Amino acid sequence: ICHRSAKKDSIHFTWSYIPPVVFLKTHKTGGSTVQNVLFRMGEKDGATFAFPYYTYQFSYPDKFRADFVDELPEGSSNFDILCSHMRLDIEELRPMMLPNTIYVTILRDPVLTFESVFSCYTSTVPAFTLAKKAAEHRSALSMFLESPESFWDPKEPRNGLAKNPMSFDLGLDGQKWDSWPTDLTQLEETFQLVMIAEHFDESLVLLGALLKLELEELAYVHFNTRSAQDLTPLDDITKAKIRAWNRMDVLLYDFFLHLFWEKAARYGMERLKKDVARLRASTDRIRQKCVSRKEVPPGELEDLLRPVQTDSATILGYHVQGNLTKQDQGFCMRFVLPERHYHAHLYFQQYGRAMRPVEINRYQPRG
Ligand SMILES: Nc1ncnc2c1ncn2[C@@H]1O[C@H](COP(=O)(O)OS(=O)(=O)O)[C@@H](OP(=O)(O)O)[C@H]1O
Repeated sequence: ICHRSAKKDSIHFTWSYIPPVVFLKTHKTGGSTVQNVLFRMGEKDGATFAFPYYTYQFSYPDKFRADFVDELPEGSSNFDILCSHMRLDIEELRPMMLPNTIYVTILRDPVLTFESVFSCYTSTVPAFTLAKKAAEHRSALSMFLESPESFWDPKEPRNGLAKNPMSFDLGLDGQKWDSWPTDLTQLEETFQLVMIAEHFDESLVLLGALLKLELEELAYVHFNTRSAQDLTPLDDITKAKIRAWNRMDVLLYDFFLHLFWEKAARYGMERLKKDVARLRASTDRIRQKCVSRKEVPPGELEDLLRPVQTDSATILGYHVQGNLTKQDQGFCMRFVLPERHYHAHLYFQQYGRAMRPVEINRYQPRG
């Protein structure tokens, strides 16, 4: 894996041979963990980020539009990295980026994704909220899955995540099957890499090869983990109901899982295995250096390191080791810095002003 060169710090090197990157951050799939790697990479390289005009996501759940993106900062000729939440519209997105841009996204087992989406957005997705009200003291998830159609109004824009959330984020219409094969082909042609959360380390190695990252740059901690009491254990019947309700996500995932192993085979399975082992060793080393405690509840975290909480789930964070050199402390803080805070930091660095607050009358799921 060859090294990226600095962009703005050096007049001798440009990173023109390294293509820009779009990471389509789907909900509750491990995307914040990938985003943190990209934030660190971009900050180090002096990359220009395509940030949302308002807040930290592109007017979600509206379909992406070019005018959702903030202006190019002075002195930049193009955006290098775009990795904030959006609902994809590739025709609108493509002209924002250079033609050689690498497109990457991540998918997760649809059953786990849906359980996490339900748990985190019970009070922001109306279909889930209705089910919770109806459930009273029973499990809101099983109430919902008994008759999802009775809680789900497809015309309500905030219900986008209530059915096939990954397909929704990728811009598909979960109701329309007539364009399905074409949609799938278009996604396959768009994304050079679709990472798979269940094979996260293998996915990261492939990402590193695409973006020419060093193994150390790929080290990570899990972001947005929920506390154990918020995880709903799922029996086989519940899993089957989730799969039936999210049929498009199931097919999407199966298709890209298959493609993922084809890509892995092209990389070389033995080589991949070796690189994953090296990645794990270096990640362990860096975690040991940086993290003194993991799975820290929000009440025990300083403001800067506290992830945004949702109304229905507790999101855990990290304590950073004490006694670090100044340089290591800077690295380690970024290594565990929650999405919203890192976003705000980079936005300020890029524009010299604070991120704009939420657009009035917008519906945005939190977290
Ligand atoms: N590396 C890695 N591998 C596998 N799974 C991971 C990883 N990192 C984070 N996670 C799990 O992903 C869930 C959070 O996803 P996101 O970061 O995309 O959430 S968000 O939409 O940005 O709020 C959240 O899942 P749940 O705990 O089930 O909610 C995280 O635990």
